[in-house]
Amino acid sequence: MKKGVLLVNLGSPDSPEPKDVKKYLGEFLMDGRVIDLPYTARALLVRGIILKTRPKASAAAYKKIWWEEGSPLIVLSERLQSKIQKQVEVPVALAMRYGSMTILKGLQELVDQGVDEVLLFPLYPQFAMATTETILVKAEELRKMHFPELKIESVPAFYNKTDYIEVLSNSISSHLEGKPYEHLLFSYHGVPERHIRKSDVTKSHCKIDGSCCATPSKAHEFCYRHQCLEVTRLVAEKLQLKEGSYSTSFQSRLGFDPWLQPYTDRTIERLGKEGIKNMAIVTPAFVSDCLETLEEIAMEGEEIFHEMGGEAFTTIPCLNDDDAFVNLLSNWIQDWSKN
Ligand SMILES: C=CC1=C(C)c2cc3[nH]c(cc4nc(cc5[nH]c(cc1n2)c(C)c5CCC(=O)O)C(CCC(=O)O)=C4C)c(C)c3C=C
Ligand SMILES: [Fe+2]
Ligand SMILES: [Fe+2]
Repeated sequence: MKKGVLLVNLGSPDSPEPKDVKKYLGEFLMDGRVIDLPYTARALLVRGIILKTRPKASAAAYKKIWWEEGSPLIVLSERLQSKIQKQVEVPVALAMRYGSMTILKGLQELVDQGVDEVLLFPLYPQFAMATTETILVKAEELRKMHFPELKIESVPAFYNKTDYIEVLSNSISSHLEGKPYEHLLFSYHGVPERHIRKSDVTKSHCKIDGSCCATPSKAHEFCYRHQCLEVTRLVAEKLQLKEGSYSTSFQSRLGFDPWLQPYTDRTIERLGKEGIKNMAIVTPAFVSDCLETLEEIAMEGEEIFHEMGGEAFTTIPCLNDDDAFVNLLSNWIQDWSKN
């Protein structure tokens, strides 16, 4: 059998113009694993409300971070793919769950090279219904419809792998070298609390009460909150961070449902109000820098901090195409391809 790899990230609009942003958000938010309402209610909310107002505001935000080569998330994912391809023998393709670089095109690219066994690699350290699960489901749908003979295996969430924690910790410490900080905030993309309960295979463990995620359970294989808290705990242990000098928060909430807390914007506000002058922020739910890190954190987050009296605000870049991260993913791919 000939093996190949499909890296999959979230995706971006084709351009930062409102019409492209609207098309992209329409596809993204109509995914029942992102907005998990019954179809009619989802369509009413997305098409009747969100898409009437949000594309203009989102387009303005995208314009602030857009690069000459395109969307940072796509460009950085392409750089990652091309560096990995130089290190491994099997073909490596790249796709996005939403937008023009579809999973169908990615699978086709591999099949055209004679691949009949694919390693599907969602570029997310933590499992979430709105990220990993929707990629797995989409790929399986496409396999059944277009490539029934293709074998697809997937890479599970890698949030607690020792070598990943080491690469992430080293990246954090190297970006903070010579930058004294009083507080390091680990900010993860949020999800509605309901998503955590839906992904709980035990149907009883996740109470989102602060302690369930620290109590061993088989629910944790699919518990986004547990996996985020574990990344913070493991990095803090590795870097020997002092209790109280770091914390976890969740960003990018949308709508009026309760999302995972504490919220990042309110946490930054609180830290500023409490007299913290130097803070750093790292965003380990994202492998590639994107709208949510470059605009919401590095621009808006910094502004909130300064308004509250804060002085130095250091945003640590995502792992992007860092050599250590490229080596890590290449090693995992090599191990799989040799088996
Ligand atoms: C109901 C909405 C959303 C859920 C649930 C959600 C989960 C989720 N998203 C990411 C990663 C990214 N999200 C990005 C942008 C983005 N996310 C939502 C909504 C939900 N995300 C929206 C509406 C947007 C678009 C921007 C905006 O209008 O604010 C991005 C950036 C994409 C880019 O082009 O740069 C990423 C990456 C994760 C990891 C996650 C759950 C864990
Ligand atoms: Fe998102
Ligand atoms: Fe949990």
